Amino acid sequence: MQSQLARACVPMAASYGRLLATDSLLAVEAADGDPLYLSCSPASSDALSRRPPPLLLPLLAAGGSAHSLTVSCPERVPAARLRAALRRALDAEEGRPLPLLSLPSRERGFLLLQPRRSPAAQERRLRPLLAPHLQHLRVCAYELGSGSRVWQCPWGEGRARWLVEKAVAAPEIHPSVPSLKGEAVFGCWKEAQGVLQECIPFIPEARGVLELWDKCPKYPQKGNVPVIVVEGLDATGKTTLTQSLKESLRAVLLKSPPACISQWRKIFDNEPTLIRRAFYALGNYIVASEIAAESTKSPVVVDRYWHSTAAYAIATEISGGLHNLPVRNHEVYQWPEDLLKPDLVVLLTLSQEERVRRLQSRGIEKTKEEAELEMNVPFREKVEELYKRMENPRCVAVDASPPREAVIENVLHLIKDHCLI
Ligand SMILES: Nc1ncnc2c1ncn2[C@@H]1O[C@H](COP(=O)(O)OP(=O)(O)OP(=O)(O)O)[C@@H](O)[C@H]1O
Ligand SMILES: Nc1ccn([C@@H]2O[C@H](COP(=O)(O)O)[C@@H](O)[C@H]2O)c(=O)n1
Repeated sequence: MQSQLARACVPMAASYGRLLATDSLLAVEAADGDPLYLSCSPASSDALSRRPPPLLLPLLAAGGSAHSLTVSCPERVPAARLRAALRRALDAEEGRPLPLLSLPSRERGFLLLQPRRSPAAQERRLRPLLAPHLQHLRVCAYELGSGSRVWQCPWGEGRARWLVEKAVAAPEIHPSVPSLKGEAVFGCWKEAQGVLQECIPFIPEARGVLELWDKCPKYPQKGNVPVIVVEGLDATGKTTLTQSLKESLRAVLLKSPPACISQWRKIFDNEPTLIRRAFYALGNYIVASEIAAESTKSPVVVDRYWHSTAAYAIATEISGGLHNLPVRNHEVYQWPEDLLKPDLVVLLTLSQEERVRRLQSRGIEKTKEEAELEMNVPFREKVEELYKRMENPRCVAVDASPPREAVIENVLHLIKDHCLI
């Protein structure tokens, strides 16, 4: 008889065709590379494992323990916050909590590997930690059976167990791609507003952002003067360029996120992706209303806007290298239809060596994301590539390595060409 989980797999046929036969698939972010895929299927106790699971088998064979925890809370904001709280609690434990996505349920959580504690000792340690949340968690222990088979044993399900193996094949698309839209990249203001409304009971500052947003016109149009956005990684020269453009064009200089919500930025930066990205997304819509108001009077220059919000969100959510990114022309690269469009988006590009030189000479303390950009090469490559994949409007790349005056001159030429001035 076909199991319930196998039936639930059917809608995923398009993306996970070859894996339909398995009952669940765990995508584990084991390192900075591609996810590791483990399949869990019902099997009789004499079943042979043909594909022993990497990571789990060596750990269990050496006397360590492994547990997976996935959050099954139906409400997305409490679910995201519970995952973040678990991550903090598990980070404080010995061992490594590896981010985990379970398919087809799409529940997220962690695989906790503990090399120095036996399964029983680890369970004694985890029980009190997890007890308050058990109604929203699915916790599984991994046990080593005879013949080097690894079994997934869900807590609270008696003797039920699932044979864990290395998956036959990786899904054709990265497992996080289907949830980007609506969880990390928002296609309209209503989506971002919806997330922040759900945050009010937990994050009082969300109300402040929403009250400011309530006062903004909802579909503002730009005036007849040029609106120029400047994008680029940290220290590529955005501040330098936008200040000069302000003077040369006698423009108003705006910034996303806008000053009126910047006081809450730190709070939202410490929240999980769903909430953090909704904050920046709604910030763009607030900036749009500022652009509309200012562009009736003078040109407007904007330091970061939607391209930054989308590029960083996608790069953070999609692990591994460039090949894991959504394909070109994917819907996550499309400018939201209800967001005021600029006339020109300039992307400042710079070699990594020169960017580091500029970061060092500036001497400001690095943010967590700046440090990530420096250390994590695939992350940086993804952000750079994502800027280039954004569409409608696309970014126009400008080499930021020449001296300041030359960069400004080049951008002024571009503005003349694009904005008919
Ligand atoms: N064309 C240039 N040549 C040499 N140095 C430059 C040039 N443009 C900017 N710089 C210097 O590089 C450093 C970073 O520039 P800037 O602060 O403008 O970058 P940024 O993109 O706004 O950074 P962030 O996003 O982190 O705020 C500064 O010290 C600035 O003076
Ligand atoms: N429109 C924006 C602007 C910023 N972000 C996020 O903030 C980080 C960089 O901000 P800076 O003040 O250092 O320029 C950037 O890495 C994004 O995570 C955003 O999402 N959208």
